[in-house]
Amino acid sequence: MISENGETTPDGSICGYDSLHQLLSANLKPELFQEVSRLLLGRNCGRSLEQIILPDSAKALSSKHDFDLQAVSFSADKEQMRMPRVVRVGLIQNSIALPTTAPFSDQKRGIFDKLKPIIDAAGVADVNILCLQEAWTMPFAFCTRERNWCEFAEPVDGESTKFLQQLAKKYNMVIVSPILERDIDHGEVIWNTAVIIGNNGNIIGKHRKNHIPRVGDFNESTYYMEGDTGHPVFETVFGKIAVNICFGRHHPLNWLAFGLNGAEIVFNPSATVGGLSEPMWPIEARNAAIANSYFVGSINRVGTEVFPNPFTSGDGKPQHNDFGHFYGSSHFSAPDASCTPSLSRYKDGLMISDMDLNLCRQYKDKWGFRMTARYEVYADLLAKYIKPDFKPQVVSDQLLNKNSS
Ligand SMILES: NC(=O)NCCC(=O)O
Repeated sequence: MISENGETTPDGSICGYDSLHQLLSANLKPELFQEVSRLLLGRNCGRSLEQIILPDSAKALSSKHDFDLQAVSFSADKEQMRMPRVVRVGLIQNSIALPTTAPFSDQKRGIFDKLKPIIDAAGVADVNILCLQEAWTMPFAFCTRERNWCEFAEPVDGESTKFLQQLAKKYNMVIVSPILERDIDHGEVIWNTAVIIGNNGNIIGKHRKNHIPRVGDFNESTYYMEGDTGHPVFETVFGKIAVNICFGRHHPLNWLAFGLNGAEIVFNPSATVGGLSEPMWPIEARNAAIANSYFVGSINRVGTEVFPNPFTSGDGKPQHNDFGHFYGSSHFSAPDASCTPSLSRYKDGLMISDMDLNLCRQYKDKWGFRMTARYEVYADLLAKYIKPDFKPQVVSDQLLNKNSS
């Protein structure tokens, strides 16, 4: 992993560190680390993150099954007129369980078996809302453009939902399950969908990914279409949640729309690789949390998935059999600009956080981003922009033309 000449390793990092937090804390003097944390991680701005004491049973599962387990709580001010609304939220990141050459049903079952103890750990730790990673039931095979991977698609009430429904009921936990969906009632069309399973094991609803990448090996448009479900917010017993699936995190209007519909927590289940997006990863979610006064839970898968047949990226470079390293680094961001440390770049993991949802309104009241947003100005601009006769509002220096003539 460590490159001797300091060049980037295949996983996109230059020194094989486990997380940004660990890299900084291991290499900076404590007082410098504190200051860097304040600026980069939003710590100590009058608030700090507290470690959550987890039950031994959760820790035992993490040791036995070798997954990263972290738990920190965000704080909020006490209010006079409202009781705190603290919810415990979990994020799971994982690698695939078997080689991509194994029979598909074995691959899927292997992932179920691998996730079960991690979900159990969330359950015994009293997590209220849990979100899994994008297309968690399968390898991220969209790079290949091969049709056979469509076999992993299943209906909203299919095998993976049934598996999670029992666990949701057992642990009184809302589970967000992002899968490749096959819409049986509409000609078996395929979507990239998050199924929202209620704490009673019921299906509350679904959301289909709005924005589809066309970058690098992310050839997802070969498999499914842009979502048709808008920006739903799901009102659960624990709070109002929404799901901005992966590539949607690059689109501020997508984040905004979930906020306008009243989301208090927006999950961003993802699959992305170090060589492409890692510098963007810690910024985009945190910015969305600040701009929209809600919490964000970011999840990315881990590991390198090698496929049987080589494919190209259409960039003249040699064909290859893998996407690159999925760098994990799942974490939470809060409206007050703070964020948790990230899970490992290499290991499966469960990140748990307690968050008082009152912080959302407290930050709306403090910064007034909704009040100052001037939505009507932007509604007007966008309405004009989508018309064929739109002309950009550019005022040119009159001397520009004179100088060039
Ligand atoms: N799964 C997915 O949308 N990935 C796109 C790459 C990225 O957004 O970093």
